[in-house]
Amino acid sequence: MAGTRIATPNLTEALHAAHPAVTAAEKPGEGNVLSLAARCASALIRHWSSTAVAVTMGRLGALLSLGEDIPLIVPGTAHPETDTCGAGDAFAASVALELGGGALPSEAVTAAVGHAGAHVAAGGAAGLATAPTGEPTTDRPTVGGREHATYVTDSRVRIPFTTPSGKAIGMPGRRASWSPAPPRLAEEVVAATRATGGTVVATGGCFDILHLGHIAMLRAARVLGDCLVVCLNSDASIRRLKGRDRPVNGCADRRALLEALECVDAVTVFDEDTPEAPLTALRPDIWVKGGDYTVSELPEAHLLASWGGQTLTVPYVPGRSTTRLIEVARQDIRTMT
Ligand SMILES: Nc1ncnc2c1ncn2[C@@H]1O[C@H](COP(=O)(O)OP(=O)(O)OP(=O)(O)O)[C@@H](O)[C@H]1O
Ligand SMILES: O=P(O)(O)O[C@@H]1O[C@H]([C@H](O)CO)[C@@H](O)[C@H](O)[C@@H]1O
Repeated sequence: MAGTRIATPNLTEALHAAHPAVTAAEKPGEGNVLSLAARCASALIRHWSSTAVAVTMGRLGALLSLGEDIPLIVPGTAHPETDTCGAGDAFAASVALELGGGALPSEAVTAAVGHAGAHVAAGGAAGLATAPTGEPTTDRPTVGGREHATYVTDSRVRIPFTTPSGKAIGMPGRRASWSPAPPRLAEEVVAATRATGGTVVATGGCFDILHLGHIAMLRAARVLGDCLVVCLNSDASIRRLKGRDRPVNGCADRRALLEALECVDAVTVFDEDTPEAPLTALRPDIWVKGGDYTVSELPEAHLLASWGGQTLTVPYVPGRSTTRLIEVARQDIRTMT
């Protein structure tokens, strides 16, 4: 396999191939699957002399290892009981096509997870069946013979989301009214998650002006476990780290915006320059940062490892940063004056 750009075993194949380098006692479904996948991938890079290994894990997506750096996890999307036949082939073919088009391994794996997810969402191998006209079979719901503008589906029923006339049709069981849940303390969320044997995921940052990259990272982090706690830098901490003109948004606003996100279960604020204090207090199982970081820039990875925790990065959304938003805003002001 020497010279292979990216090998794409599923977790069972990776565990089998990495035996006995990876503890045989650990089987998928036991312990932290992501840690197991990372260990298998790292062992297989050496064993196969391949440049990278991407371990596919169904709805958990794929974990990409390039060797010693922090693994990249690209979460998949949960699909109800559908035919996943061919998803692995769709993933591997997509990786090959992306690499052939000049994509980086991280870009190729990110795109391939999306393509494999689309394959499953379309019904897997069964979804490839075509109508006599050669058109893909999609039994989209219709109203008066016309297709709905958009629809929400799950394995049980297709729920029209809006009609062609734009009338939104409510989802069965939707609550008549809505009220915001009060913010929860990080310690409480962690204790409740631990009490049910769940996996605690944490991330950290300044989150000064919330943007799409933040949302993508937070959502990707949340699906890796059973709760997500955000360690948020205080205003004084950000001023020391990013300059006296930062943050643009004060701590209360930054915290409230994060707490309003469905994927965030709790926020804890720290005043130091680095997140060691909240991490030591919470001892998360998984620490997640965006793909703009490498292992050398995350000293806290060693702290996580000290209690068996794992540090992962998730795909970076290009062109999104608070710094860029501030620069664009300043340019706009300059052009207006
Ligand atoms: N475009 C992005 N895609 C994915 N993750 C991101 C992106 N931008 C930031 N993150 C992640 O969000 C967290 C908070 O980062 P941060 O608040 O520094 O964002 P930022 O936009 O880079 O800010 P700044 O421009 O001030 O450095 C970090 O884990 C970081 O890796
Ligand atoms: O928003 P940022 O710049 O990603 O947040 C910083 O991340 C640092 C990183 O975790 C490496 O240690 C951290 O040290 C710093 O306190 C900010 O949270």
